[in-house]
Amino acid sequence: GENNQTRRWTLADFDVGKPLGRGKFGHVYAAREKRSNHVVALKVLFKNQLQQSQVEHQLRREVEIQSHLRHPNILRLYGYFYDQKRVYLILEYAAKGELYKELQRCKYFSERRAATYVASLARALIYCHGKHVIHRDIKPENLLIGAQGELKIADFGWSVHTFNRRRTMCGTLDYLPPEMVESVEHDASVDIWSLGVLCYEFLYGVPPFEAMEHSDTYRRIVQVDLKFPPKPIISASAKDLISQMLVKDSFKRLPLHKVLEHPWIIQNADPSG
Ligand SMILES: Nc1ncnc2c1ncn2[C@@H]1O[C@H](COP(=O)(O)OP(=O)(O)OP(=O)(O)O)[C@@H](O)[C@H]1O
Ligand SMILES: O=C(O)c1cc(-c2cccc(F)c2)nc2ccccc12
Ligand SMILES: [Mg+2]
Repeated sequence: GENNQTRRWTLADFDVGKPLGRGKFGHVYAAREKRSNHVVALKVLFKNQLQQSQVEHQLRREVEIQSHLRHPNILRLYGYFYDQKRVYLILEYAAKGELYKELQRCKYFSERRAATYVASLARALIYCHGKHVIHRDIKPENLLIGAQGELKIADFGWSVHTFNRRRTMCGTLDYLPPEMVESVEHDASVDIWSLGVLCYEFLYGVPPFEAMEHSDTYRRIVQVDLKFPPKPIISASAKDLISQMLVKDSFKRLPLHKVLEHPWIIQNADPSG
């Protein structure tokens, strides 16, 4: 069929179904594209809210990036269109919803499940870095689960160039590496740090530098105050991998391809991802 990118979509192309969730700028609905019967997620963003928050240009750039990424662990953006009041993004439908809800339900994941997710994320990030795309915003809220249980990075926070985006708003600091909270220049190795934070949270159910106050989280991050609780009991191999990713000097963090070769990943990750 014709290339999805070039065709001009309209709302009439879809049967809109149940709401899947609420985002900051609008709702996301399940929808079926009429000609292909293909189920998608239709993300509806209100123009006036985008303008008020001055994110219109960021959204355009991120849509441009996202529509060119093709990887099994990155949520596809098939296209977009807009009318008088709204912008609509046509997204791959992630049938099993949000990873963070699954993590809350299970409290924490088994080492096999955690390693499988970490390996999928490492492969997706290697793919992105190969295209000079840095994510900068890897956290459970931005991870969705596909119909076969596979992980999908689902966030428009991509950036081609490194830039310091302060998390002054309510956004959590938990996943930010030292160079970002200290707002110095940062590069692809920020994603290695975030992957280390995620690996810890998959295994323990809480992020490593969590604290009551922002100022305490900030201090724990810049000091790399990494402690492993006695429970749940986690293998030394898992702790070794986490300790090699949560390193203050960004140049000394374990490169993503080495993450995939780490014994804990080799012994625990499901190869199918
Ligand atoms: N492709 C999808 N498939 C299934 N559910 C989705 C999909 N996209 C979003 N959702 C659901 O809708 C909710 C809101 O979507 P999303 O998080 O993308 O909005 P947002 O928070 O405004 O965007 P962002 O996180 O980029 O700021 C998600 O938490 C999720 O439950
Ligand atoms: O009226 C517009 O031309 C418009 C277009 C887009 C837009 C165009 C392509 C991709 C994308 F993600 C967004 N975003 C907007 C946000 C606020 C107000 C107006 C607009
Ligand atoms: Mg969201």
